[in-house]
Amino acid sequence: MSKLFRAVIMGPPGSGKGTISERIAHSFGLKHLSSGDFVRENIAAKTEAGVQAKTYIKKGLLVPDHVMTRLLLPRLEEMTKYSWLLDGFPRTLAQAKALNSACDLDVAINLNIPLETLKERLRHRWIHPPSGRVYNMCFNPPRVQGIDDITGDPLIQQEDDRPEALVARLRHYKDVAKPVTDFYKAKGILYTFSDTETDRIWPNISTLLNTKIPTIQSDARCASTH
Ligand SMILES: Nc1ncnc2c1ncn2[C@H]1C[C@H](O)[C@@H](COP(=O)(O)OP(=O)(O)OP(=O)(O)O)O1
Ligand SMILES: Nc1nc2c(ncn2[C@@H]2O[C@H](COP(=O)(O)OP(=O)(O)O)[C@@H](O)[C@H]2O)c(=O)[nH]1
Repeated sequence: MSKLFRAVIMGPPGSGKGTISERIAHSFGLKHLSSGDFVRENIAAKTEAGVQAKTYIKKGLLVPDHVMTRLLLPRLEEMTKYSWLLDGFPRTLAQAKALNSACDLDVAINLNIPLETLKERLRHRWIHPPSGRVYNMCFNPPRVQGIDDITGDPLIQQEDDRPEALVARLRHYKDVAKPVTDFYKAKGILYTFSDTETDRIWPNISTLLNTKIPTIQSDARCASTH
């Protein structure tokens, strides 16, 4: 059987998961699967899981594990031929266990970013909700202030990116993420990166993936010749 590369990226809100996932997808040709994008697609398509998910998101809550796994695992089954990087899932130990029974992960990337940095970044985060595109007024500003580069739609700031809401979100993140990072640590696949700048973290992630990905893909090439 051919061996593909499977990774997850974890970190608190604003830690750079989306930004780094895009770089990984671009540099290593992996598919970037974002749980937030899946949720938004399901809400737009009014699937059963999407309708359920919307009731929680409207209240500013995370989508419950059983809804989330029902929404996500079938999408992963469609990806069996591809190497992928999953961003935003798992967020809880129950999700990590569900994912573990569906596939074997090679790497779990964990972003560890100081609280002050997260607050500062999210203060400047603007998003285009229909596409999930994310901007930062300092780090990667749109071409025209307040306007999405591709569609020309107005950008918005999320309510829960406000500093007051953020502290509660981060506390909650820490509580639920610790068992997940412990789970991956015990499996020997956890790689933690700590810094205040994505541009300083990126070379280290790139080096790690360079050591992991070629080996796996050469296995896949051998397997496919037999
Ligand atoms: N793994 C998950 N478990 C539960 N709910 C989820 C999960 N992934 C996404 N959601 C739901 C709740 C989120 O508020 C919504 C949008 O997700 P996402 O785009 O990852 O944005 P976010 O604002 O929560 O994350 P971040 O600030 O870390 O980028 O979808
Ligand atoms: N100033 C600064 N902003 C960054 C850096 N890395 C990412 N960002 C911005 O910080 C915000 C959060 O990043 P994002 O990738 O959305 O993080 P996620 O919530 O973990 O997916 C976005 O507005 C990014 O453009 C960085 O190194 N410096």
